Amino acid sequence: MAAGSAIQIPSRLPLLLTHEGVLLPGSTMRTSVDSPRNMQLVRSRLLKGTSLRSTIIGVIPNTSDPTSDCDDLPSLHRIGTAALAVQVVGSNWPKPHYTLLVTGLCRFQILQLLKEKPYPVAEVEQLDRLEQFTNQHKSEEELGELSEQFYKYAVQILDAVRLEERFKMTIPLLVRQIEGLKLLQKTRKPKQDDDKRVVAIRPNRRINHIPSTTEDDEEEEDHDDVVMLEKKIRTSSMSEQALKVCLKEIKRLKKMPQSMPEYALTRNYLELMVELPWNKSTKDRLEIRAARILLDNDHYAMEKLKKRVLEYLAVRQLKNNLKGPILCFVGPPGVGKTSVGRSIAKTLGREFHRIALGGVCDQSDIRGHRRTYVGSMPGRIINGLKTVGVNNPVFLLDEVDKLGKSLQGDPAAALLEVLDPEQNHSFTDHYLNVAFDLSQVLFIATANTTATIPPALLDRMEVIQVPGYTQEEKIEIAHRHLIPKQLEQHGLTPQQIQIPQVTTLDIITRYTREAGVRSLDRKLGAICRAVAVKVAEGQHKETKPDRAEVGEGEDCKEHVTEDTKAESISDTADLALPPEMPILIDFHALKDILGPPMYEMEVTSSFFSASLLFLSILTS
Ligand SMILES: Nc1ncnc2c1ncn2[C@@H]1O[C@H](COP(=O)(O)OP(=O)(O)OP(=O)(O)O)[C@@H](O)[C@H]1O
Repeated sequence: MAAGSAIQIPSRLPLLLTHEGVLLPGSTMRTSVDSPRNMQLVRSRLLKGTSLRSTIIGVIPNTSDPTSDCDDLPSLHRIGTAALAVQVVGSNWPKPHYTLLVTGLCRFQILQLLKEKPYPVAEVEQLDRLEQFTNQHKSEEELGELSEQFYKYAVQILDAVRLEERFKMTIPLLVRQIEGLKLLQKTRKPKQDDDKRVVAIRPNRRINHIPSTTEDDEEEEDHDDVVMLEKKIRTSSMSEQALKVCLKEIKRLKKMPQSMPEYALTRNYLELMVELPWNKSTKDRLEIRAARILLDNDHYAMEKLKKRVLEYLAVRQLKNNLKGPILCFVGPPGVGKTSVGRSIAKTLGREFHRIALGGVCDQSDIRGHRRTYVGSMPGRIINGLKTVGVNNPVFLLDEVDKLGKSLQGDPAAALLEVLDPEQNHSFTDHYLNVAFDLSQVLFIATANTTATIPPALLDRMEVIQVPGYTQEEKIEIAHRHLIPKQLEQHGLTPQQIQIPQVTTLDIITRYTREAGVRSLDRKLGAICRAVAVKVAEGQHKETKPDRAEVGEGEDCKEHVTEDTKAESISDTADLALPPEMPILIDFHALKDILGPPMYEMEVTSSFFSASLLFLSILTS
């Protein structure tokens, strides 16, 4: 192609030999200059020259081995590209070199090499019209860039001076490039971040019934879960404010990649919001007469407490929406405060939930953590509501006198809001960050003493003292409630064990020293366990009478009946016959099972030491 163009390149050009790539007209290339010949060219021509002409150089692909860059000039490629040096960047590390940014102008052909050193200069003939590459349209030459990695092909494109020839060269390369891209697309696994795209594609796949991979199945399941969750949110009866927050969160969740830690947090939050009993409650079935019977059946004595509880329940029956006082049962351990709370729930037909407050010293325990905290959770109140699944349970705040205080805030202060009927209809847990109505919850508190209950909290409650029991009351409680309960728990029947009242009195006076009946209950449990062993052993022997010869057996029976039953409890391993039923628990048996009396011994020993002291005073 004859030059014949308006813009002419200089007829003499310094030549830059490149082996990194092939510069084509219209394209730009960054090349590293480190050979002595090229370095010299850059220094004396580009860095020193001041005219525009001096920035035009000839770039020739160096087809010889780049590593053998010796003094001799390699055989030069016939065709090169005249280029404009746009930028030169120099560096001394790791060795002195330049980085040159060049833009190809047009092809040229070497006519004659004019000089070889310090850098080659040649007389050239322009082959392309310069305008061809300076207009804004993408020229077909740029297609050659696609084949940057194919040095050989690029040189061939450079050599193809005629347009038709050039097209022939580039089209197969283009086809190859497209095939490669297609293959890449096929083999590329869908990234998790592409969730949105997957969501967009999925409906089509369902329609077309294209089988999906396991990974896709999992994603689909998750997607379905989110859809289900959204449905649950929309159909739940949560407050308007909560619904607004949840819809906003689910919108965020849909956009979030599952790998994000926030995804799980948001999902947990939404699941909790759906699970909470916003509008679900049990129907109160309150009948004072039935309540009285139930309370009497469950608890012996406690007349004052039962009377106040019945009054409270009666007012509730008459006035449905009672913003009444919070009852606080105060008394020594084991006097039945918790169990009365449970009975109240039973009489009302409500769910019962106990919140142990002993040792709680962080207000987040009551009010939850903000969701920005790692491992944040809702507080005990919201957790309790989630557990019972209704919004009107009986919450027993156990041991309010043992609330602590710490740098993490005062949990008693958080309880103030919970217990105040004027405020608790819009209780805001930090985790939920929306108000939850607690006005339907019936709160009952228990404490061992009022001395350590914060005054502000105490002021919101009505204190009912539960005194300790007398010995007679304890005996009655044991025989009416504790023993039947223990027998049932140990699989025993009254036909198998007999505990007379004197024995109960012995347990109360000699083995326990308490206002309540918890220790007594434990001792009765120990007796039942020992008897259970005997009964089980006896059953075994009944089915297997191996060495029980009649004469010997009678001896043994005599031994069992004549001697104390205690022996029948403690030392029956060598007995051939089962113990006689019911097994009577008398004082000897008691000693065998529970050991020597604790408090009698204490009295005896102190009496003994006091007598010794008295004697020593007398003799001195
Ligand atoms: N008057 C009673 N009638 C029947 N059982 C009773 C009575 N008083 C206590 N009990 C029984 O004693 C056991 C202990 O009672 P409970 O746990 O309610 O005591 P508490 O006063 O709540 O103790 P704490 O202050 O240690 O929590 C329970 O099994 C309960 O049924």
